[in-house]
Amino acid sequence: MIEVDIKGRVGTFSVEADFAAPSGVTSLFGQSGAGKSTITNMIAGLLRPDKGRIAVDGEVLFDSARGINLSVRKRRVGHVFQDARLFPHLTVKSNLTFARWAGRRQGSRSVDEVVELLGIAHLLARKPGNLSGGERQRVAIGRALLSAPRLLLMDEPLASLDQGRKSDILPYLDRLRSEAGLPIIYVSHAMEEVARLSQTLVIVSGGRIIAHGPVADVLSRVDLGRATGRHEAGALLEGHVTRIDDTWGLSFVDLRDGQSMQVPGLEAKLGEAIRLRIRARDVAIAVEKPTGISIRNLISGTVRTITDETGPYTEVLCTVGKQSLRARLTRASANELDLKSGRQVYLLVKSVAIDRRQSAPAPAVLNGDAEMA
Ligand SMILES: Nc1ncnc2c1ncn2[C@@H]1O[C@H](COP(=O)(O)OP(=O)(O)OP(=O)(O)O)[C@@H](O)[C@H]1O
Repeated sequence: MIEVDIKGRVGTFSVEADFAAPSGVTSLFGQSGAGKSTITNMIAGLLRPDKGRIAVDGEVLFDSARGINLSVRKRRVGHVFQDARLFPHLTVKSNLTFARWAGRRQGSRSVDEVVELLGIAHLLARKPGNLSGGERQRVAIGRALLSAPRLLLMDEPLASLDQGRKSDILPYLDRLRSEAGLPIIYVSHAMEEVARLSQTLVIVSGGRIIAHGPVADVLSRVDLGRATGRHEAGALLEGHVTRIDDTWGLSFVDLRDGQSMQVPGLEAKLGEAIRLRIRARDVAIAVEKPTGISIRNLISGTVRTITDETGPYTEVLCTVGKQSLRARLTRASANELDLKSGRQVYLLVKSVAIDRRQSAPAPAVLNGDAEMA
Protein backbone atom coordinates (compact mmCIF):
# COMPACT_ATOMS: atom_id res chain seq x y z
CA MET A 1 0.00 0.00 0.00
CA ILE A 2 1.33 3.42 -1.03
CA GLU A 3 -0.04 6.45 0.85
CA VAL A 4 0.79 9.95 -0.37
CA ASP A 5 -0.68 13.14 1.05
CA ILE A 6 1.68 16.03 0.37
CA LYS A 7 1.87 19.72 -0.42
CA GLY A 8 4.97 21.38 -1.76
CA ARG A 9 6.56 23.44 -4.52
CA VAL A 10 9.43 23.73 -6.96
CA GLY A 11 10.07 27.34 -7.95
CA THR A 12 6.65 28.85 -8.52
CA PHE A 13 4.99 25.51 -9.30
CA SER A 14 2.95 24.07 -6.45
CA VAL A 15 1.84 20.46 -6.04
CA GLU A 16 -0.87 19.01 -3.90
CA ALA A 17 -1.08 15.22 -4.13
CA ASP A 18 -3.35 13.00 -2.10
CA PHE A 19 -3.81 9.38 -3.16
CA ALA A 20 -3.54 5.88 -1.81
CA ALA A 21 -2.94 2.79 -3.89
CA PRO A 22 -2.91 -0.92 -3.12
CA SER A 23 0.07 -3.02 -4.15
CA GLY A 24 0.84 -3.56 -7.83
CA VAL A 25 1.56 -0.88 -10.40
CA THR A 26 0.31 2.64 -9.73
CA SER A 27 0.71 4.89 -12.75
CA LEU A 28 0.99 8.65 -12.56
CA PHE A 29 -0.35 9.90 -15.87
CA GLY A 30 -0.49 13.47 -17.09
CA GLN A 31 0.63 15.89 -19.78
CA SER A 32 4.14 17.27 -19.88
CA GLY A 33 4.65 19.70 -17.01
CA ALA A 34 1.70 18.30 -15.01
CA GLY A 35 3.92 17.66 -11.99
CA LYS A 36 4.50 13.89 -12.17
CA SER A 37 8.28 14.06 -11.70
CA THR A 38 7.93 16.61 -8.92
CA ILE A 39 5.62 14.24 -7.02
CA THR A 40 7.86 11.22 -7.62
CA ASN A 41 10.96 13.16 -6.58
CA MET A 42 9.19 14.00 -3.33
CA ILE A 43 8.40 10.31 -2.81
CA ALA A 44 12.04 9.38 -3.54
CA GLY A 45 13.33 12.03 -1.13
CA LEU A 46 15.03 14.14 -3.82
CA LEU A 47 12.65 17.03 -3.07
CA ARG A 48 11.15 17.90 0.31
CA PRO A 49 7.40 18.61 0.48
CA ASP A 50 6.36 21.56 2.68
CA LYS A 51 4.06 19.29 4.59
CA GLY A 52 2.25 15.98 4.55
CA ARG A 53 2.94 12.28 4.84
CA ILE A 54 4.31 9.52 2.61
CA ALA A 55 4.20 5.86 3.65
CA VAL A 56 4.87 2.58 1.85
CA ASP A 57 3.48 -0.64 3.29
CA GLY A 58 3.03 1.13 6.64
CA GLU A 59 6.67 2.33 6.71
CA VAL A 60 6.67 6.16 7.07
CA LEU A 61 9.14 7.87 4.71
CA PHE A 62 8.02 11.41 5.42
CA ASP A 63 5.72 12.92 8.02
CA SER A 64 6.04 16.66 8.60
CA ALA A 65 3.82 16.53 11.69
CA ARG A 66 6.09 13.96 13.35
CA GLY A 67 9.34 15.44 12.03
CA ILE A 68 10.14 12.34 9.95
CA ASN A 69 12.08 12.83 6.70
CA LEU A 70 14.08 9.72 5.80
CA SER A 71 17.17 10.23 3.64
CA VAL A 72 17.11 9.01 0.04
CA ARG A 73 19.12 5.92 1.01
CA LYS A 74 16.91 5.04 3.99
CA ARG A 75 13.77 5.34 1.88
CA ARG A 76 14.95 2.35 -0.16
CA VAL A 77 13.29 3.52 -3.35
CA GLY A 78 14.64 1.90 -6.51
CA HIS A 79 14.58 4.72 -9.05
CA VAL A 80 14.61 4.08 -12.81
CA PHE A 81 14.94 7.21 -14.92
CA GLN A 82 14.22 7.96 -18.57
CA ASP A 83 17.93 7.64 -19.34
CA ALA A 84 19.42 4.52 -17.77
CA ARG A 85 22.22 6.33 -15.85
CA LEU A 86 24.47 3.27 -15.71
CA PHE A 87 28.18 3.49 -14.87
CA PRO A 88 29.74 3.61 -18.36
CA HIS A 89 33.13 2.17 -17.28
CA LEU A 90 31.62 -0.90 -15.58
CA THR A 91 30.29 -4.03 -17.27
CA VAL A 92 26.60 -4.86 -16.99
CA LYS A 93 27.47 -7.46 -14.33
CA SER A 94 29.47 -4.95 -12.29
CA ASN A 95 26.66 -2.38 -12.61
CA LEU A 96 24.30 -4.99 -11.15
CA THR A 97 26.59 -6.21 -8.38
CA PHE A 98 27.52 -2.65 -7.45
CA ALA A 99 23.84 -1.91 -6.90
CA ARG A 100 23.61 -4.89 -4.60
CA TRP A 101 26.62 -3.67 -2.66
CA ALA A 102 25.38 -0.06 -2.58
CA GLY A 103 22.00 -1.24 -1.29
CA ARG A 104 24.00 -2.55 1.73
CA ARG A 105 21.39 -5.09 2.47
CA GLN A 106 20.67 -8.53 1.21
CA GLY A 107 17.65 -8.24 -1.06
CA SER A 108 15.25 -11.08 -1.55
CA ARG A 109 16.43 -11.48 -5.16
CA SER A 110 19.73 -12.86 -6.35
CA VAL A 111 21.60 -11.41 -9.32
CA ASP A 112 20.79 -14.61 -11.22
CA GLU A 113 17.06 -14.24 -10.58
CA VAL A 114 17.03 -10.62 -11.73
CA VAL A 115 19.14 -11.45 -14.79
CA GLU A 116 16.66 -14.18 -15.72
CA LEU A 117 13.60 -12.00 -15.04
CA LEU A 118 14.85 -9.29 -17.38
CA GLY A 119 16.47 -11.54 -20.00
CA ILE A 120 19.90 -9.89 -19.78
CA ALA A 121 22.19 -12.94 -19.29
CA HIS A 122 23.79 -12.46 -22.70
CA LEU A 123 24.70 -8.85 -21.87
CA LEU A 124 26.63 -9.36 -18.62
CA ALA A 125 30.13 -8.90 -20.03
CA ARG A 126 29.26 -5.82 -22.10
CA LYS A 127 29.57 -2.17 -21.16
CA PRO A 128 26.56 0.20 -21.33
CA GLY A 129 27.94 1.99 -24.40
CA ASN A 130 27.51 -1.25 -26.39
CA LEU A 131 23.87 -1.81 -25.50
CA SER A 132 20.69 -0.70 -27.22
CA GLY A 133 18.45 1.77 -25.40
CA GLY A 134 15.99 -0.98 -24.44
CA GLU A 135 18.77 -3.23 -23.15
CA ARG A 136 20.21 -0.37 -21.10
CA GLN A 137 16.80 0.22 -19.53
CA ARG A 138 16.44 -3.45 -18.64
CA VAL A 139 19.83 -3.32 -16.91
CA ALA A 140 18.79 -0.13 -15.11
CA ILE A 141 15.63 -1.87 -13.88
CA GLY A 142 17.77 -4.83 -12.75
CA ARG A 143 20.10 -2.50 -10.90
CA ALA A 144 17.16 -0.85 -9.13
CA LEU A 145 15.72 -4.24 -8.15
CA LEU A 146 19.05 -5.38 -6.69
CA SER A 147 19.31 -2.40 -4.36
CA ALA A 148 16.66 -4.18 -2.23
CA PRO A 149 14.00 -1.49 -2.63
CA ARG A 150 10.67 -1.38 -0.79
CA LEU A 151 9.27 0.60 -3.71
CA LEU A 152 10.24 0.78 -7.38
CA LEU A 153 9.81 4.19 -8.97
CA MET A 154 9.94 4.26 -12.75
CA ASP A 155 9.97 7.75 -14.25
CA GLU A 156 9.13 7.49 -17.97
CA PRO A 157 11.44 4.47 -18.41
CA LEU A 158 10.45 3.98 -22.05
CA ALA A 159 10.26 7.63 -23.12
CA SER A 160 13.66 7.65 -24.85
CA LEU A 161 12.99 4.44 -26.83
CA ASP A 162 11.51 4.09 -30.30
CA GLN A 163 8.28 2.16 -30.76
CA GLY A 164 10.03 -1.11 -31.60
CA ARG A 165 12.21 -1.04 -28.47
CA LYS A 166 9.18 -0.11 -26.36
CA SER A 167 7.32 -3.16 -27.61
CA ASP A 168 10.38 -5.32 -26.82
CA ILE A 169 10.57 -4.16 -23.23
CA LEU A 170 6.85 -4.10 -22.32
CA PRO A 171 6.62 -7.90 -21.84
CA TYR A 172 9.46 -7.64 -19.29
CA LEU A 173 7.50 -4.98 -17.45
CA ASP A 174 4.47 -7.32 -17.46
CA ARG A 175 6.69 -9.97 -15.84
CA LEU A 176 8.16 -7.52 -13.40
CA ARG A 177 4.69 -6.52 -12.27
CA SER A 178 3.62 -10.09 -11.58
CA GLU A 179 6.91 -11.46 -10.24
CA ALA A 180 8.78 -8.65 -8.48
CA GLY A 181 6.37 -8.60 -5.54
CA LEU A 182 6.92 -4.95 -4.67
CA PRO A 183 4.85 -1.83 -5.23
CA ILE A 184 5.73 0.09 -8.40
CA ILE A 185 5.04 3.72 -9.24
CA TYR A 186 5.14 4.15 -13.01
CA VAL A 187 5.26 7.64 -14.48
CA SER A 188 4.22 8.10 -18.07
CA HIS A 189 2.34 10.25 -20.51
CA ALA A 190 1.81 7.28 -22.84
CA MET A 191 -1.71 5.96 -22.35
CA GLU A 192 -0.83 2.71 -24.08
CA GLU A 193 1.76 1.80 -21.40
CA VAL A 194 -0.34 2.98 -18.51
CA ALA A 195 -3.45 1.08 -19.63
CA ARG A 196 -1.46 -2.08 -20.14
CA LEU A 197 0.55 -2.12 -16.92
CA SER A 198 -1.39 -0.45 -14.13
CA GLN A 199 -3.73 -1.64 -11.46
CA THR A 200 -4.22 1.91 -10.14
CA LEU A 201 -4.26 5.06 -12.24
CA VAL A 202 -3.58 8.54 -10.85
CA ILE A 203 -4.26 11.46 -13.21
CA VAL A 204 -2.08 14.50 -12.55
CA SER A 205 -2.91 17.91 -13.96
CA GLY A 206 -1.55 21.31 -12.93
CA GLY A 207 0.17 19.82 -9.87
CA ARG A 208 -3.10 18.32 -8.59
CA ILE A 209 -4.57 14.81 -8.60
CA ILE A 210 -7.78 15.09 -10.57
CA ALA A 211 -8.72 11.39 -10.48
CA HIS A 212 -7.41 8.16 -9.05
CA GLY A 213 -8.64 4.62 -8.61
CA PRO A 214 -8.68 1.22 -10.33
CA VAL A 215 -7.45 1.77 -13.87
CA ALA A 216 -10.60 0.51 -15.64
CA ASP A 217 -12.76 2.84 -13.53
CA VAL A 218 -10.64 5.90 -14.25
CA LEU A 219 -10.40 5.12 -17.96
CA SER A 220 -14.16 4.80 -18.23
CA ARG A 221 -14.60 8.35 -16.93
CA VAL A 222 -15.59 10.31 -20.00
CA ASP A 223 -15.59 13.53 -17.96
CA LEU A 224 -11.78 13.52 -17.75
CA GLY A 225 -11.65 14.45 -21.45
CA ARG A 226 -8.54 16.45 -22.13
CA ALA A 227 -6.58 15.17 -19.12
CA THR A 228 -6.57 11.58 -20.37
CA GLY A 229 -6.24 12.63 -24.03
CA ARG A 230 -9.22 12.34 -26.36
CA HIS A 231 -7.39 10.73 -29.27
CA GLU A 232 -6.10 7.83 -27.16
CA ALA A 233 -9.18 7.60 -24.91
CA GLY A 234 -10.53 4.10 -24.48
CA ALA A 235 -11.68 1.46 -22.08
CA LEU A 236 -10.23 -1.77 -20.74
CA LEU A 237 -11.88 -5.13 -21.05
CA GLU A 238 -10.62 -8.18 -19.24
CA GLY A 239 -11.35 -11.84 -19.75
CA HIS A 240 -9.82 -15.24 -20.30
CA VAL A 241 -8.86 -16.88 -23.55
CA THR A 242 -11.54 -19.52 -24.02
CA ARG A 243 -10.76 -20.67 -27.55
CA ILE A 244 -7.96 -20.39 -30.07
CA ASP A 245 -8.74 -20.78 -33.75
CA ASP A 246 -5.42 -21.59 -35.41
CA THR A 247 -6.91 -21.72 -38.89
CA TRP A 248 -7.80 -18.03 -38.82
CA GLY A 249 -5.29 -16.89 -36.17
CA LEU A 250 -8.01 -15.69 -33.81
CA SER A 251 -8.30 -15.94 -30.03
CA PHE A 252 -11.66 -15.73 -28.29
CA VAL A 253 -11.63 -13.76 -25.04
CA ASP A 254 -14.70 -14.08 -22.82
CA LEU A 255 -16.10 -10.85 -21.37
CA ARG A 256 -17.54 -12.59 -18.30
CA ASP A 257 -21.11 -11.89 -19.37
CA GLY A 258 -21.54 -14.70 -21.89
CA GLN A 259 -20.10 -12.66 -24.76
CA SER A 260 -16.63 -12.86 -26.23
CA MET A 261 -14.26 -10.81 -28.35
CA GLN A 262 -12.27 -12.15 -31.27
CA VAL A 263 -8.70 -10.94 -31.20
CA PRO A 264 -6.20 -11.61 -33.99
CA GLY A 265 -2.55 -12.49 -33.44
CA LEU A 266 -2.78 -12.77 -29.66
CA GLU A 267 0.17 -14.60 -28.15
CA ALA A 268 -1.74 -16.04 -25.23
CA LYS A 269 -2.47 -19.53 -24.03
CA LEU A 270 -5.85 -21.08 -23.52
CA GLY A 271 -7.22 -20.01 -20.11
CA GLU A 272 -4.83 -17.04 -19.78
CA ALA A 273 -6.24 -13.82 -18.30
CA ILE A 274 -5.98 -11.01 -20.84
CA ARG A 275 -6.50 -7.26 -20.76
CA LEU A 276 -7.62 -5.57 -23.95
CA ARG A 277 -7.58 -1.85 -24.50
CA ILE A 278 -10.20 -0.71 -26.94
CA ARG A 279 -9.90 2.88 -28.09
CA ALA A 280 -13.12 4.86 -28.24
CA ARG A 281 -12.45 5.88 -31.84
CA ASP A 282 -12.35 2.19 -32.85
CA VAL A 283 -15.87 1.51 -31.59
CA ALA A 284 -19.07 2.15 -33.58
CA ILE A 285 -22.65 1.78 -32.38
CA ALA A 286 -25.73 0.20 -33.95
CA VAL A 287 -29.21 0.18 -32.45
CA GLU A 288 -30.13 -3.02 -34.32
CA LYS A 289 -27.99 -6.07 -34.88
CA PRO A 290 -26.25 -5.49 -38.20
CA THR A 291 -25.94 -8.33 -40.70
CA GLY A 292 -23.70 -8.83 -43.72
CA ILE A 293 -20.87 -6.92 -42.09
CA SER A 294 -17.16 -7.73 -41.84
CA ILE A 295 -16.84 -6.60 -38.22
CA ARG A 296 -16.62 -9.74 -36.08
CA ASN A 297 -17.14 -8.18 -32.68
CA LEU A 298 -20.76 -7.17 -32.17
CA ILE A 299 -20.98 -6.69 -28.42
CA SER A 300 -24.31 -6.11 -26.81
CA GLY A 301 -24.31 -3.32 -24.21
CA THR A 302 -26.36 -0.58 -22.58
CA VAL A 303 -25.75 3.14 -22.97
CA ARG A 304 -24.80 4.63 -19.61
CA THR A 305 -23.81 8.22 -20.45
CA ILE A 306 -23.29 10.49 -23.42
CA THR A 307 -21.00 13.47 -23.12
CA ASP A 308 -22.57 16.85 -23.62
CA GLU A 309 -20.12 18.40 -26.08
CA THR A 310 -20.52 21.31 -28.44
CA GLY A 311 -17.98 20.22 -31.08
CA PRO A 312 -18.60 17.65 -33.82
CA TYR A 313 -17.87 14.63 -31.57
CA THR A 314 -19.42 12.97 -28.57
CA GLU A 315 -18.45 10.05 -26.36
CA VAL A 316 -20.83 7.30 -25.42
CA LEU A 317 -20.06 5.17 -22.37
CA CYS A 318 -21.72 1.75 -22.41
CA THR A 319 -21.99 -1.06 -19.90
CA VAL A 320 -20.98 -4.52 -21.10
CA GLY A 321 -21.72 -6.98 -18.32
CA LYS A 322 -19.77 -5.58 -15.36
CA GLN A 323 -17.33 -3.78 -17.63
CA SER A 324 -17.40 -0.66 -19.79
CA LEU A 325 -16.71 0.30 -23.38
CA ARG A 326 -16.44 3.79 -24.82
CA ALA A 327 -17.38 4.85 -28.33
CA ARG A 328 -16.43 8.14 -29.96
CA LEU A 329 -19.01 9.17 -32.54
CA THR A 330 -20.01 12.30 -34.34
CA ARG A 331 -22.72 14.16 -32.49
CA ALA A 332 -24.79 13.91 -35.64
CA SER A 333 -24.70 10.06 -35.50
CA ALA A 334 -25.59 9.95 -31.81
CA ASN A 335 -28.50 12.29 -32.52
CA GLU A 336 -29.71 10.31 -35.52
CA LEU A 337 -29.64 7.03 -33.58
CA ASP A 338 -31.42 8.74 -30.68
CA LEU A 339 -28.92 7.38 -28.18
CA LYS A 340 -30.06 7.79 -24.60
CA SER A 341 -29.04 6.42 -21.25
CA GLY A 342 -30.52 2.93 -20.78
CA ARG A 343 -30.82 2.14 -24.49
CA GLN A 344 -29.69 -1.34 -25.60
CA VAL A 345 -27.14 -1.13 -28.40
CA TYR A 346 -24.55 -3.15 -30.30
CA LEU A 347 -20.94 -2.03 -30.01
CA LEU A 348 -18.97 -2.78 -33.13
CA VAL A 349 -15.25 -3.31 -32.71
CA LYS A 350 -13.08 -4.19 -35.69
CA SER A 351 -10.85 -7.10 -34.68
CA VAL A 352 -7.91 -5.52 -36.48
CA ALA A 353 -8.21 -2.46 -34.22
CA ILE A 354 -7.13 -4.59 -31.26
CA ASP A 355 -3.48 -5.05 -32.01
CA ARG A 356 -0.97 -7.03 -30.01
CA ARG A 357 0.48 -3.95 -28.33
CA GLN A 358 -2.97 -3.23 -26.93
CA SER A 359 -3.37 -6.74 -25.57
CA ALA A 360 -1.44 -8.00 -22.60
CA PRO A 361 -1.60 -10.40 -19.70
CA ALA A 362 -4.01 -9.01 -17.13
CA PRO A 363 -2.66 -7.92 -13.76
CA ALA A 364 -3.77 -10.13 -10.88
CA VAL A 365 -6.75 -8.03 -9.83
CA LEU A 366 -8.71 -5.32 -11.58
CA ASN A 367 -11.33 -3.24 -9.80
CA GLY A 368 -10.50 -5.08 -6.59
CA ASP A 369 -12.78 -7.81 -7.87
CA ALA A 370 -11.26 -11.13 -6.80
CA GLU A 371 -13.46 -12.93 -9.28
CA MET A 372 -11.53 -11.17 -12.04
CA ALA A 373 -8.16 -12.47 -10.89
N1 LIG B 1 13.66 22.92 -10.21
C1 LIG B 1 12.61 23.55 -10.70
N2 LIG B 1 12.46 24.87 -10.52
C2 LIG B 1 11.38 25.53 -10.98
N3 LIG B 1 10.36 24.94 -11.63
C3 LIG B 1 10.44 23.63 -11.84
C4 LIG B 1 11.57 22.85 -11.39
N4 LIG B 1 11.36 21.57 -11.72
C5 LIG B 1 10.18 21.54 -12.38
N5 LIG B 1 9.63 22.77 -12.45
C6 LIG B 1 8.35 23.11 -13.07
O1 LIG B 1 7.34 22.37 -12.42
C7 LIG B 1 6.34 21.95 -13.35
C8 LIG B 1 6.15 20.43 -13.24
O2 LIG B 1 7.32 19.77 -13.70
P1 LIG B 1 7.45 18.21 -13.67
O3 LIG B 1 8.83 17.88 -14.15
O4 LIG B 1 7.07 17.70 -12.33
O5 LIG B 1 6.35 17.76 -14.73
P2 LIG B 1 6.11 16.34 -15.42
O6 LIG B 1 4.66 16.08 -15.31
O7 LIG B 1 7.03 15.34 -14.84
O8 LIG B 1 6.49 16.66 -16.92
P3 LIG B 1 7.21 15.77 -18.05
O9 LIG B 1 6.23 14.72 -18.45
O10 LIG B 1 7.48 16.75 -19.14
O11 LIG B 1 8.48 15.21 -17.44
C9 LIG B 1 6.80 22.42 -14.70
O12 LIG B 1 6.12 23.61 -15.01
C10 LIG B 1 8.27 22.68 -14.52
O13 LIG B 1 8.71 23.71 -15.38
